[in-house]
Amino acid sequence: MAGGDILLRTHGGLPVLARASPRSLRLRLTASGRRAPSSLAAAKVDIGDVVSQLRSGSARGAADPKRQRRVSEGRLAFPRVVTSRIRGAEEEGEGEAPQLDAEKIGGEAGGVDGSYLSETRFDQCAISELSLKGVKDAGYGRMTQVQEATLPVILQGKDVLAKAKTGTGKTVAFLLPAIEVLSKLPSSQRSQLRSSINLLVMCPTRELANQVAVEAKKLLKYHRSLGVQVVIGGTRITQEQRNMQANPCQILVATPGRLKDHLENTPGFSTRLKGVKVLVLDEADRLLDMGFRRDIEKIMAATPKDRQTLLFSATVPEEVCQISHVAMRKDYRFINTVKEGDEETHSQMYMIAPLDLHFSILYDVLKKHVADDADYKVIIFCTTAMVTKLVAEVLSQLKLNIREIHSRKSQSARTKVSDEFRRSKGVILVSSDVSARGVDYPDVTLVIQVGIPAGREQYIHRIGRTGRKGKEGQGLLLLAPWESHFLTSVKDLSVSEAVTPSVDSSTQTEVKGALRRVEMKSKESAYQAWLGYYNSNKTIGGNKSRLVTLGEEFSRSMGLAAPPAIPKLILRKMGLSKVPGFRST
Ligand SMILES: Nc1ncnc2c1ncn2[C@@H]1O[C@H](COP(=O)(O)OP(=O)(O)OP(=O)(O)O)[C@@H](O)[C@H]1O
Repeated sequence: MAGGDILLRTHGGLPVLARASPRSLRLRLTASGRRAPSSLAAAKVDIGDVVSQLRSGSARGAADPKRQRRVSEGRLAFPRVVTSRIRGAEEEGEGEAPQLDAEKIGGEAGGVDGSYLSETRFDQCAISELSLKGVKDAGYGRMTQVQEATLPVILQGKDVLAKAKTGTGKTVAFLLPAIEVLSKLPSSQRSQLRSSINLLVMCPTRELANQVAVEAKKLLKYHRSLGVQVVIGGTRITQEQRNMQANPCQILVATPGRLKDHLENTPGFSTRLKGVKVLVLDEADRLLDMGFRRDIEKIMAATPKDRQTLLFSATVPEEVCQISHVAMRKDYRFINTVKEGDEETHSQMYMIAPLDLHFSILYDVLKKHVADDADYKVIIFCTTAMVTKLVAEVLSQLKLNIREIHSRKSQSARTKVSDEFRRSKGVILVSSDVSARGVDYPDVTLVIQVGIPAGREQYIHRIGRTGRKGKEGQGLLLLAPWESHFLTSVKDLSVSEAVTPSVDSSTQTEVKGALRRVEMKSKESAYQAWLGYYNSNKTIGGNKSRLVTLGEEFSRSMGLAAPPAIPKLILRKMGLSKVPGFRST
């Protein structure tokens, strides 16, 4: 641990040791008596809280007595945790990372500690009056750290690869300077390029694309000559073609598949792309991973080579750094506002329990959370669309206020649920990974991930749906014992083990009843999807006979005595047709 850290060891929830340096404060709360995946199981605590505790000499650390009572009574599964932030950006290879000044924390606007904001106000920057007015109307006064760090570099015309924590304003960080670039295009060029696309933003999901367009509209409020359009899958392409023809906009926000469709099938579209001045890949690592890579390469090839390229994400794995050479000019800048060694996520817990208890545990945790926080707003991430549907149906049967979102829902249903969840409190959204990245739902109180996430990056993005803008949030990862190997990939993050609640028999009976009421069709689909997911997991899918046993375990968890039969074709597609133990139809 670094010399400037404060260490609060807890015993029965009470901090017993504190060490601090006035210049740099990083706080860790370690919970004694709990097994953790790393040698130092660390959960960050509200820096403002602890500073005042130390000043008053009371070391209240683990928060208010009412809350402690709830934890000890088992009514609250996790300690209250807030991530503190390091102020200032760190540019790779350039100087020392700016340190957090303890005197300046607390009481600032925005989050609990406000430290996701920088000291710099937008009106201190070289941006146009029109943009400034838009920024002001959007309610933004000071820049977030990533905005402060990237704005001048983007305005210089550099390509940028930026990494910043989830929920810290990356969208404005790329939109604002890009809009500035567009608004400064010489008028001769602008009229010449009237129908061309000058700013192209690519997003991995439809929800995110819509959200980026909404943010763009806010910033464009006074830029009367600039407009934004969205093209996403799941909507009628002909309608999009008509809209683009009737009112071609300079800014296009798109998902890769649909954009490629337009490139191949919409007359004049490829010519419009020749006008791209700025290309943004939001959630760049997701866009550049194998699923989207081909589409992205094709789209990039259709845009001019001398464009400015901006890649933004909360996670930038090594492979992305390598691929980014292809997308960007040689002198691109890597701007990283996540301090080296600092956790990339908000604090969180994990729970290991047998699969057949997962529904009961989930129900138990939710009941307690709902009772504890009248303004609860929960997202439950599941492994696949069909498992998501099943979990939503079971929890709805248990009379919880459930919404469901995944790729098998129509786009209009997805948009409706997404908009409703954004506005609401007192609701639980059961979701597949369509909500994992970028989607900005304010005030999410708890994120639960059930089953092994697709990878470390996906885990980080999912947990980033809570604790946004420096606010408070909780995270729980619920795994079966045979999934616990996943923890090694997140051992450097602040994940500590939560005590598995002992679920009482009445809860179990309620859950069994709910499972009985769910249609067989939903269970069959969930079983197939579950099998496909774990079959393609490197560690679990490698051993097929074990997969048979685990599949039996999963079907028992749905209340079935035996696993459902699977259509021959599907078994063949999964490469499981010769594996003894699977029944086919
Ligand atoms: N300067 C600012 N001051 C206050 N709020 C801001 C500022 N900039 C952006 N926001 C708000 O912060 C929230 C999070 O922003 P955004 O969704 O862009 O985060 P992000 O870093 O892209 O998150 P993710 O990694 O999950 O995609 C949004 O509600 C946005 O409106």
